[in-house]
Amino acid sequence: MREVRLKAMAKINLGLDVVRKREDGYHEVRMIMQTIRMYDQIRLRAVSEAGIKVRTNLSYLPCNEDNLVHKAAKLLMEEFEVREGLSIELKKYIPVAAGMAGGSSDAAAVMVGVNRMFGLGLTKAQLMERGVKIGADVPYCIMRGTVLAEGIGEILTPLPPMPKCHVLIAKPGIHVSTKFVYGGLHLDEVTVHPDIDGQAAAIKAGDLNEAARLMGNVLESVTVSTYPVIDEIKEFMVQHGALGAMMSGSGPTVFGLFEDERTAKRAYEKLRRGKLAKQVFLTSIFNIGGNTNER
Ligand SMILES: C[C@](O)(CO)[C@H](O)COP(=O)(O)OP(=O)(O)OC[C@H]1O[C@@H](n2ccc(N)nc2=O)[C@H](O)[C@@H]1O
Ligand SMILES: Nc1ncnc2c1ncn2[C@@H]1O[C@H](COP(=O)(O)OP(=O)(O)OP(=O)(O)O)[C@@H](O)[C@H]1O
Repeated sequence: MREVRLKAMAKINLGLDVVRKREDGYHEVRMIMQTIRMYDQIRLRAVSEAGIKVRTNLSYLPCNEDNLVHKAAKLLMEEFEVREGLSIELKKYIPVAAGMAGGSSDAAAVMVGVNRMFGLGLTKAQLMERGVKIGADVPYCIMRGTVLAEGIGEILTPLPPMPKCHVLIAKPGIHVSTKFVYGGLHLDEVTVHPDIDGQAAAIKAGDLNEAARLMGNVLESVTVSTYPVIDEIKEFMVQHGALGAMMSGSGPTVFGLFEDERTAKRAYEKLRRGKLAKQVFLTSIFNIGGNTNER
């Protein structure tokens, strides 16, 4: 196979709890992850000249080994001593440094693509084992769907698909690094933890309202005090009919879940015209045929 095209899909965290800090500095989490209909496009081509070349439509992203797609390809190509070269074309649409796992999903898609292109024969579980070396979200981005994630995010239990709903996404014009957010978390000061098991039970029961009511993210305790705009966007979404609104991952992106499409569209139009968010999207959760792996 000389060419593979892939979709690297974004995620939101429907619930995010941090259980404890580990000795290596990473945090043990309990999260419910959800793929949404928003993706980067990736084209892989096998070339005769050795090495990995990356091109992207965003001039400020690195094209060298710092790009997660480069890291992902290198990891597998070195292990399997692939002699050919690889050209990676990356079209980014997922907001960068947004808490939507854009880079992790790109890396996940490249691992799937390299495995397929060079016939490496790795199973999904074997790809996921390797993916965690690139980032805690990468194994989930390989699995996709509605998933309970534990450990540092790599211990994954698929859940039944989240009930269908519309997802309003708003990213304020600020940049927050994941490392900064986890580093600023004082677990002893966190008094309210989201009920992750309750949310998983609501999803299993197909109860969208209850799943939305139980949304919560302990990492907001770090970001909201520095960036009150995150709370303002949440409030806006709830006032405009969201069943629930929350920061995704380490933020700063906020998302709201809507049952009714017209209500979601009205909130989208108004948010787009306002000044709270720099990037606004209206999309939906991605669960065709359950926890699909279509790429
Ligand atoms: C916030 C989330 O996106 C929620 O899904 C993830 O927990 C973060 O996943 P990620 O961006 O793939 O994380 P990595 O690239 O592995 O780690 C970035 C930094 O976040 C911190 N980190 C990440 C994951 C985790 N369970 N505990 C941590 O403390 C570490 O300081 C690490 O240096
Ligand atoms: N392919 C890539 N796409 C986006 N960012 C990348 C990529 N490769 C490297 N990076 C770097 O990684 C940083 C974080 O990017 P990313 O968009 O994955 O963050 P994120 O959405 O907060 O991730 P997460 O939700 O997993 O914490 C960026 O600032 C960027 O410099």
